[in-house]
Amino acid sequence: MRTRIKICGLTREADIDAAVKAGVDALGFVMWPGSKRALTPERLEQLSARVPPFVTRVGLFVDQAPDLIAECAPWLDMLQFHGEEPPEACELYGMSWLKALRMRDDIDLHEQASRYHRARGLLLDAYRPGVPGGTGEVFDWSRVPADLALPVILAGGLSPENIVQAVHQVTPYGVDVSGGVEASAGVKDHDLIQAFIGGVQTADVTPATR
Ligand SMILES: O=C(O)c1ccccc1N[C@@H]1O[C@H](COP(=O)(O)O)[C@@H](O)[C@H]1O
Repeated sequence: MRTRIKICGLTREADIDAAVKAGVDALGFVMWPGSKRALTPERLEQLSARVPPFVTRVGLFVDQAPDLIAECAPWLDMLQFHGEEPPEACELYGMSWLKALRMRDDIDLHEQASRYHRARGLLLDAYRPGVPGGTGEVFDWSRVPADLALPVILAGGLSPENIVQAVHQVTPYGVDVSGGVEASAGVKDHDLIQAFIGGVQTADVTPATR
C-alpha cells in the first residue's frame, strides 16, 4: 500500500498549489497561536477554499477552546489534536480526528492506542519539554511498534534527506512533515515539497536495504 503524505503548516495559496501538484494527500493548517505557522479562522477559510476535492484539510490544535475549534470546523475535513486533549475532548465535534503523541521516554504506545481507540490514527512526533510539536527533531524510529492497533503517521524532523530511510524502516500508514520542507522558518519551499513527496514515492517502490 502506498504511504500517505501530509504536509503541515501551510500559510500561502501558492504552497497549497505546489503540494497538490506534487501529489500530497493531506494539508495541515496550524490554528495554535504559538506557532510561526499560525492562521486566524478567517485566513483558514481563505486557504481552505484553495484545496481541491479529495485532498484532506487537517486543522491542528493544541489544547484549545471548543468554541475556536467549532468555528474552524466548517473549513476542515479532519482535526489533529497535538496537546494533552483527553479522548472525550477529541470527540466533541462529530469529525474524524488524529491524536498526536510526543515520544517521551516513558510512553506506552499500546496503552495510548487503547485510550484513543476512536482516533483515525496516531501521529507520532518527537518530544521536547515545553514545546508541543513542530520542533524539527527526529526520535528513535525503532521505538515504533509494528503491531499498533491504529494507523501510524510518522512525524518529527522528516525531510527529503531522511524520508526514504524513514519509510523503509517504519513502514507507517502515513508521514507528516513541516519544517523539513521549509527554506526558512515557517516558509514552505516548493522544490523541497517536491523532493519530499518524490522521496516517499521512491521508498514505496524500492526495497529497503539494511
Ligand atoms: O507546526 C507547528 O508549528 C506545530 C506547532 C505545535 C504543534 C505541532 C506543530 N506541528 C506538527 O509537528 C509535527 C512535526 O513537525 P516537523 O516536521 O518536525 O517540523 C508535524 O506533525 C506538524 O504537524
